[in-house]
Amino acid sequence: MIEVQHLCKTFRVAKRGAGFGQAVKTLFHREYEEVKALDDVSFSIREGEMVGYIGPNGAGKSSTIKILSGILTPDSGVCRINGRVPWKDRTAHVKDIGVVFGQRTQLWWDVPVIDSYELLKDIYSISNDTYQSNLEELTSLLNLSELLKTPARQLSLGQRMRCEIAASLLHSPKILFLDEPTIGLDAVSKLAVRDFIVKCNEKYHTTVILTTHDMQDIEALTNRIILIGKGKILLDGTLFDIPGVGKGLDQAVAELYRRFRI
Ligand SMILES: Nc1ncnc2c1ncn2[C@@H]1O[C@H](COP(=O)(O)OP(=O)(O)OP(=O)(O)O)[C@@H](O)[C@H]1O
Repeated sequence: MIEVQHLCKTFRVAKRGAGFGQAVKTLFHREYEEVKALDDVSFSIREGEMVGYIGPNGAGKSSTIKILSGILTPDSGVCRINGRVPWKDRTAHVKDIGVVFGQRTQLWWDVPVIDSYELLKDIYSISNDTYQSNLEELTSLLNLSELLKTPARQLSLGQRMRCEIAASLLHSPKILFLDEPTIGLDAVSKLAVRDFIVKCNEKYHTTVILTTHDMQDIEALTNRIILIGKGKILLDGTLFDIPGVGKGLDQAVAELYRRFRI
């Protein structure tokens, strides 16, 4: 269902030295360097799989998720999701996917959450029946009833994340991309979000691709991990394929990063 072959993406960034002198210099002579975010990335994911996409800061996780969700175009390589090329067939593709970027919001900042949901209903052309039943289910499972009338900017991080997850699922997507969905959440909210994702997968067979630095998320949610480092896929297997996992996942993953020098 998700087929990725030989994806490459390089960003061109302006070089900058420190200090005022260097800032003036770059006004007249700008030098660039290339950052290889993705370097020949290939994998495939079957329907209903829950995959943890892990790697250290700057490894290329978000760049991959952006390409899979159609926000970013790769320099080369193939990506097909349900037979579509995400960045070419964006309108059809977005109806099949839900995306949560932990660090960004898809809710309109100044309006009550429920108004954002109504807007998403129109954007995704969700039928009244589907919208009502999804909204009721999400409100009850994620405990949103007190939050729906509040503007997004007045919500705490954990409250907002619960609302974001609901927003990404209103249109019953087949695939859910979660980029650090539990970042900054308290213990209760983390458990609620994890619980909910598992239920979604069990009930609707939703495919979940999760990027996180929280190894408890990985343990709770995924049965397969893909490790990326410096833009390259370094491991694709189960948690038990990580050497020393018996000592604890955090330590085993840290050792793995050191071993691969990433
Ligand atoms: N828009 C951009 N312009 C320039 N460089 C970028 C851009 N987006 C990403 N990069 C660079 O590409 C590399 C991969 O970034 P990416 O955001 O995919 O990493 P990540 O694995 O998600 O990291 P993190 O865990 O810190 O979120 C990094 O070196 C980053 O600086």
